[in-house]
Amino acid sequence: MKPKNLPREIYNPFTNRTRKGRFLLCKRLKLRPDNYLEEYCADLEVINIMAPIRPAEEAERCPQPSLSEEQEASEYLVARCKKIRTSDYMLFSSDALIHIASDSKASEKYTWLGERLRLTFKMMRSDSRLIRTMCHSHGLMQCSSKNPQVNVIWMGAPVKSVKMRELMPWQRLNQFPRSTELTKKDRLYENIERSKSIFGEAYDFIPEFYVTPRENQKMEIAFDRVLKEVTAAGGELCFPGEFIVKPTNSRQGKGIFFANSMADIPAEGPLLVSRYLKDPYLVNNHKFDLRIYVAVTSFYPLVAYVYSEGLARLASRPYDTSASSADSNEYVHLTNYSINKNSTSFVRNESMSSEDLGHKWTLGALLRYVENEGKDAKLLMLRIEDLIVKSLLSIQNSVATASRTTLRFACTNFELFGFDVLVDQALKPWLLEVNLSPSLACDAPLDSLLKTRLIADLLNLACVPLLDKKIIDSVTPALRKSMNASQDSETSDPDELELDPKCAKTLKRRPVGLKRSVLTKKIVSGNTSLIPNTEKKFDQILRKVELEEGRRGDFIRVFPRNGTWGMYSPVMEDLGSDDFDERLFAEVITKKNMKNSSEQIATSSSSSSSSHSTFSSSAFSSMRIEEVSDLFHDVMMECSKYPSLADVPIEVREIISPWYEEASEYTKKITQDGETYASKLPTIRSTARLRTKSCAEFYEVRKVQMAKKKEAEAVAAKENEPVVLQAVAAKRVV
Ligand SMILES: Nc1ncnc2c1ncn2[C@@H]1O[C@H](COP(=O)(O)OP(=O)(O)OP(=O)(O)O)[C@@H](O)[C@H]1O
Repeated sequence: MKPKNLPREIYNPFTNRTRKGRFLLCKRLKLRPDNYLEEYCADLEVINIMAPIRPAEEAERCPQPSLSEEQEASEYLVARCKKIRTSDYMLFSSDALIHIASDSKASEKYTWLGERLRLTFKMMRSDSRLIRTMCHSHGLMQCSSKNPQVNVIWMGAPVKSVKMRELMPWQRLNQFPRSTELTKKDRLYENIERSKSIFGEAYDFIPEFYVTPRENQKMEIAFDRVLKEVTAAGGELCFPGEFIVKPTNSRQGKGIFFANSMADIPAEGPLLVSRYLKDPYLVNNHKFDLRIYVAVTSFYPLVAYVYSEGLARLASRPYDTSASSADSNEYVHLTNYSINKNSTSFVRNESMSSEDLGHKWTLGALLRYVENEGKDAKLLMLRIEDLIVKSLLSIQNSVATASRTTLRFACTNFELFGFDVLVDQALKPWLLEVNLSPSLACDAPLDSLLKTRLIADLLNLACVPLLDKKIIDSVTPALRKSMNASQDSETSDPDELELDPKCAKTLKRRPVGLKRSVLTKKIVSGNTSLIPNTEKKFDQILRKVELEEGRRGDFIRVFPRNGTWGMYSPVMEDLGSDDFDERLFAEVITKKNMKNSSEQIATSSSSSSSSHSTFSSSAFSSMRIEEVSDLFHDVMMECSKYPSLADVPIEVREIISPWYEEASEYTKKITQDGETYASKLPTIRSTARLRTKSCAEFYEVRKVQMAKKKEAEAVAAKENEPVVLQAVAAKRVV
């Protein structure tokens, strides 16, 4: 029998160090955080954003618990109060998934904090097992989709802007308003085309395209032109077609076909008809496309990250543009996993020891293959980063405008995009499409490994505040009032802000250790507006960007970074006098550079050969920045002219060299020799599957419905069997 009062190991979730805590200590810990939360509330500006980030002098004022038998707990809390800024936000780790299936003791170090603070999540129009498993593994409770008071909202489809208006500062939603401008095929192409018409060839990374039926006339002319061009060159029209046709809002390769003339185009639309890129770069004679994961934590100013791990999806049959391959067209010319998995030649990558087995490879494996062929894979990745940044810039204005009216608070939104990129023979990347909620299915061991890390890093970037539900409940009514008031704002007097009776009651029975005066002063009197103004929002974004730097995991920040303002500002739209992008660059990059160089000077002041900074080279100063920018975009677009870094003019090479170095991250292996990895997602222990009552009921109903549906399908299949066989037999006879 298990002896009573058996010591239990408690882990500090932020250091991963085992804490030799006991039940007693655990209890203490449960009380102590209220001290911490008191501090939290003392910084009630927090309510305007997220968690507090304390200036140094304020940290000094943190309560210093006296040294006692719970010294460890105290030290831990003091450390948190003083300097561990990241600890004000939930830390997600893919390691948490290792224990969630069985060992409750081992998983506690990941779940206790989420459970203690009663953090919650909900999923709408998405049933991603990975998201659910990740959240449960960190002690988050799942709520029904109707519950408005959750910490993390995961949406699988576009969210209405009214819903976004209700977001609270501590909530996190995986979507920005109007991001469909990027994820709807026709809108994406039109936005990039618009940017191209303004800024020229810098935006030349999508194939020629037309949207039916509104551009039928233009398309007809294009079909004629292509035919003339091909016959004039003495060739034949490409097989399977000079154009590829896709429904504008379909996925997984559904409804795709090829066309050579207007007669091939059906009247009903809308369809995106784009030029078929018939010279793809081949891997072992197979066509492939790349799935690149991109996280955006702010659109204005733009803050974008590219994940260093991605996927390469190979077609299951060798590439062939002769008509003889007609019967297996889709397995030759389309690279979607959802299509090729049905091919008899498709080979699954079931092994963890190899990243380049079968028809799904890691991005790193693909790049290493390219390098082995003597090509510059890292420069290819810089070009991919460039097309990602430009795609995001092409919709920046739309998203920024929508955000101004839709989002009350800064930092509540983040988004993960799946960029599909095709690489041609000249190693030029072409953007095919951008996925709104890229598949998080874990069909192969590689998927599980890559995607669990991806989601953990993504949620870390989102910075989910560690705010106790008691606090949230206390402040929500006042905040809601303030939000409503702000609609007819300027005229209203914030001092008239009354505390909701429910809120007042909560404050009377205030959470342990929570000073009422603090709340009263800051919220009840309402002496400052609870809705941040634009300037305040900018400050909050700035602080979050700094914070993200320590939480980005395997994400590489591609915008802003050293040199981006100079290179991209000439191809960016003017979004008004705020100049957020420029200001963010100045704060995050220029200041850091100045600090670094002054440190360098200080350390190497005695040395005569001073190291030259990126910005002080003679080559750079001999050209105007606009000229360097033009040259940079030329380098990014003209792949045959600049096939490797050595071919890039020195002025541009100086700027992109640090990016190039960072691009080594993409070519790394994601597995380690001798390590074993889980081949699929764990089944969450039922005790760890925390759900609210209504959510549990919903899942019960769904379970019954699914069982019934399966049963009905089985019955129908049985009944139809003879009919199908008959039909097959009849077909054979014919
Ligand atoms: N212009 C093109 N030239 C060459 N091949 C193309 C082109 N457009 C698409 N393809 C091929 O067709 C496949 C499907 O295209 P696309 O990704 O746009 O469709 P989808 O149905 O949205 O796929 P998913 O949503 O699964 O990524 C691509 O993976 C690529 O192999």
